[in-house]
Amino acid sequence: MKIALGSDHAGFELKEKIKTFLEELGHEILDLGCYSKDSVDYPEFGAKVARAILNGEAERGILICGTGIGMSMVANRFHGIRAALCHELFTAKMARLHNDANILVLGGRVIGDALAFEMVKVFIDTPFEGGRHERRIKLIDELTKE
Ligand SMILES: O=C(CO)[C@H](O)[C@H](O)[C@H](O)COP(=O)(O)O
Repeated sequence: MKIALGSDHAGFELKEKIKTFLEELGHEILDLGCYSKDSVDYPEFGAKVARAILNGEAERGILICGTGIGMSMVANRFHGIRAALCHELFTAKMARLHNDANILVLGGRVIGDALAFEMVKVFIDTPFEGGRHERRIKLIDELTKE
């Protein structure tokens, strides 16, 4: 699967580890930055990953900042993006099963590496259940049209 990654400085180290983890699983990575621990502004990277999903450059995205809150706010402003901020496995799985989330958001200052890897794997491997959830996802787009 082609997966876009983005982080700010607070998520940089975890992004690098997730990149290696996903590459070892055979996924293709589009790393949209940032590329060092130097302080940057998270909205720029959240927007880059959201746009990459919407224009078909990647199938899924992973965004990481300190808490994950700022990245979720940015990504979910983009129509068609369903970004899920997750801190544990159940939510990461349900974000795919029920919400067809296309971006997983993590807090690099909140969770440890092992949990992050588990959540990433569940997020990538879990399919969307469809059915009644399809109708609800369509409603999100319909009700938030400009
Ligand atoms: O979620 C965030 C922004 O809402 C992030 O946690 C940022 O990474 C954080 O705000 C960065 O803080 P810093 O003091 O500039 O490192």
